[in-house]
Amino acid sequence: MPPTPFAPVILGNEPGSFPHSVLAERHPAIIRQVRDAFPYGPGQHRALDELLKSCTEGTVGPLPADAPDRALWQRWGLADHAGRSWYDVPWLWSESYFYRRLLDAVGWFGPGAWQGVDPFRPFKRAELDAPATDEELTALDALPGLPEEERAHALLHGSLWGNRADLGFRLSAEGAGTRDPAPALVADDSEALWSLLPPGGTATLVLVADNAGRELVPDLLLIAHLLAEGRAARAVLHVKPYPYYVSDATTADVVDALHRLRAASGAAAGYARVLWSAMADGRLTMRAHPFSCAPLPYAEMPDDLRAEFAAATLTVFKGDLNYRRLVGDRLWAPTTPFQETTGYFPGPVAALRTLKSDVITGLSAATVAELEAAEGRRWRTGGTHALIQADVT
Ligand SMILES: O=P(O)(O)OC[C@@]1(O)O[C@H](CO)[C@@H](O)[C@@H]1O
Repeated sequence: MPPTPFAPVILGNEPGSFPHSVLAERHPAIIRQVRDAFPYGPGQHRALDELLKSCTEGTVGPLPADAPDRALWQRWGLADHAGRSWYDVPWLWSESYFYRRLLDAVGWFGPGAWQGVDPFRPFKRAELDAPATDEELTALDALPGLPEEERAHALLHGSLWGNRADLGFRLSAEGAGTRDPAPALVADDSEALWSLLPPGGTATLVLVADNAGRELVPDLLLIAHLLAEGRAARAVLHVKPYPYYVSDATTADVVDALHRLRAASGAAAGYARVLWSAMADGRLTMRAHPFSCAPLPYAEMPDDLRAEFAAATLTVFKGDLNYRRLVGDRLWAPTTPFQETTGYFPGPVAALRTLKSDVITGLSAATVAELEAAEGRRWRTGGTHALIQADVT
């Protein structure tokens, strides 16, 4: 494997930077929103107050002594980062630990009556139940008459642009939830992606999901199409083992999305039937691996996950956070080849992502110059540009 080129790991300690604003503004806003959404008791309010103080002004503290994943987090960096400011440790680490501590504060891990109550569920549900979701499902009725390649293209792009605005992102990005017309992709390796999924083949597709609701629905539609057309013989959907980054999909969110599709009419219900039966006969399975919520890049994945990705025909990573973890949460030169940063990955891999953070690789110098001339630095974080990148070597 060629040596990974050097680029600095992103921290959150530069005032005025995007990562700093996430720690200083987005996290307190998330605490406010969660607090408002549930009739929590005094213990939970106290714990949320403590988290707010700690994550904005304090230092990283330990996990409770009885936390089931304490040893795991110690290995994942807690042993090194405890006692340091949340702003001075890797930004990816700080964000992940924030969500882990938020779940502690509301009693997710139990024991007690609040065990397993997802603090983000009301927001995810509202999105799934929104009229915009109905409109998107009704639009599917235009697909059945089209040639397979056009349907595949439409569903791939539906899944890509479904990532445009996650719920956490909408708290701080003005207008990011709106559906403006999609601009051209800043990188497009979709031909390489399709070359691994020919119709009538034997491919195993792994899709590492990102957000629930209006991103997960088009992800499921894409999977349904690939299975129905034989572009994939088997699909594995990786979701999060616990609520994370506000809208990230868990098993419960997949079940909600499948119910939503099943209750729809027209073409949407047909896709639901494909998915339902593929789950029943094992062609579509779900995984909720602990590493999916790890505060680390995928270069540090455990052996069992590495073996799973190695066995897949193609692994597709959805979304911004998964992209950061796939290529490493570093300030790469934007022209660093994508394939150089994913060289460690044990099999063919692709990313479908809208750009919502500073990390970017694999662009041509001309594209970077054009984006910078038009938008300064905003193109990196505004959620208005997207890419399809693949390393199929
Ligand atoms: O992974 P997703 O849902 O596409 O985006 C996650 C995100 O909202 O969270 C991070 C900041 O907290 C950024 O990487 C990104 O904007």
